[in-house]
Amino acid sequence: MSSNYAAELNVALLAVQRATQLTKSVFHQNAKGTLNKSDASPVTIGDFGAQALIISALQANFPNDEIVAEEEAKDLRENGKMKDLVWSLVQDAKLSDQGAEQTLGGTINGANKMLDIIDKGDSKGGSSGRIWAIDPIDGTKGFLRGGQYAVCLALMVDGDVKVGVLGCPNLPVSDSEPLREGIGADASDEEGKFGVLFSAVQGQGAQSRPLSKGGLAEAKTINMAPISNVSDATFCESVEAGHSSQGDAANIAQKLGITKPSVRMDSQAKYASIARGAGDLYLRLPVRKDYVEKIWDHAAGDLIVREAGGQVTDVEGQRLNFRLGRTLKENKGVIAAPKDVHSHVIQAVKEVLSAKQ
Ligand SMILES: Nc1ncnc2c1ncn2[C@@H]1O[C@H](COP(=O)(O)O)[C@@H](OP(=O)(O)O)[C@H]1O
Ligand SMILES: [Mg+2]
Ligand SMILES: [Mg+2]
Ligand SMILES: [Mg+2]
Repeated sequence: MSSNYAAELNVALLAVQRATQLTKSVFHQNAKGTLNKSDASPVTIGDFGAQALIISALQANFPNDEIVAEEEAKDLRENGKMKDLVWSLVQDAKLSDQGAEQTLGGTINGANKMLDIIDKGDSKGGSSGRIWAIDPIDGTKGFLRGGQYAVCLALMVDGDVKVGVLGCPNLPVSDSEPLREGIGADASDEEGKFGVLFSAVQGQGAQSRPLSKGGLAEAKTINMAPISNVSDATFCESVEAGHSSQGDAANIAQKLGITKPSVRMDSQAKYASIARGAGDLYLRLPVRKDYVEKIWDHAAGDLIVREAGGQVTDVEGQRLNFRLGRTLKENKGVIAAPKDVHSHVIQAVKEVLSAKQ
């Protein structure tokens, strides 16, 4: 297999594009089939459908690769009505470009086969071989609110992220649009102005292209914005106060001399936004000591930001370690910033967090 990952990138882009179109169609339905998982977080028919579509595309192209995906089919096996809803979504989700559909490997052979496909995302992960990480909808709470969300896919080889793709249906197509809150699904109906696919391959830079309903649109290179003084930075953080400490972020910003208010958005759209220069910093500060971050919440964004000229670490300044299984058990929080100011930001993070103890 070639080492420039061209085939992997092409399949990943098309698979994410198709799955993102599926999630958009769910958003426009009244019933999103929301269930609460055992950790009290939501999952919808859009999450299940997107996961089924992405895994089936990966299996058609790379049958020997392992897959770590967020969702499992258990709830659908126990709920025939939801299973049927997801199955009809999956059957309807087709890109209008025949070549693209051919690349993605044809239709799934029935609803029960679809459940088995969803459950193929149960790899334990680890430090060897080819492993894909899938978050079929990252920011499910944002998705339900009509805010930002992202369909996320990354390929790790021997624990290193090689390919990352993010489908962000509610971000503006223009890389120079200023970062602001409250751009969401209402805006995304303005034809052609919203919906972006972001991607990166290790050593090859990062790109953005408009999300399409058919084949892939033309891509542009993206870069983080040059920043001479960190006090001029715009930083982004979670909408959900339970996911990231907004109080700690405000104290860190103050220490850095930042006066602009934070931009709150759900999902890995934060990584994508800073990678394209629409914002500068992404701060994710642990709320609970016992929470462990999941690899599918970070793998694609980590590569896209680093390939756009950024650095991504935890709050201690350690790189995110994707080799340890399904979680980032050796990391706490995430700090992403342009390379030349990252250590300065980490210094402020350490001062604020150590003052709390
Ligand atoms: N206590 C917690 N701390 C940090 N992240 C959490 C969390 N509880 C859930 N999450 C994760 O936060 C993700 C959303 O991130 P953000 O706040 O940046 O939008 C969720 O992804 P899903 O929506 O895919 O479940 C979930 O995995
Ligand atoms: Mg979830
Ligand atoms: Mg997620
Ligand atoms: Mg998710």
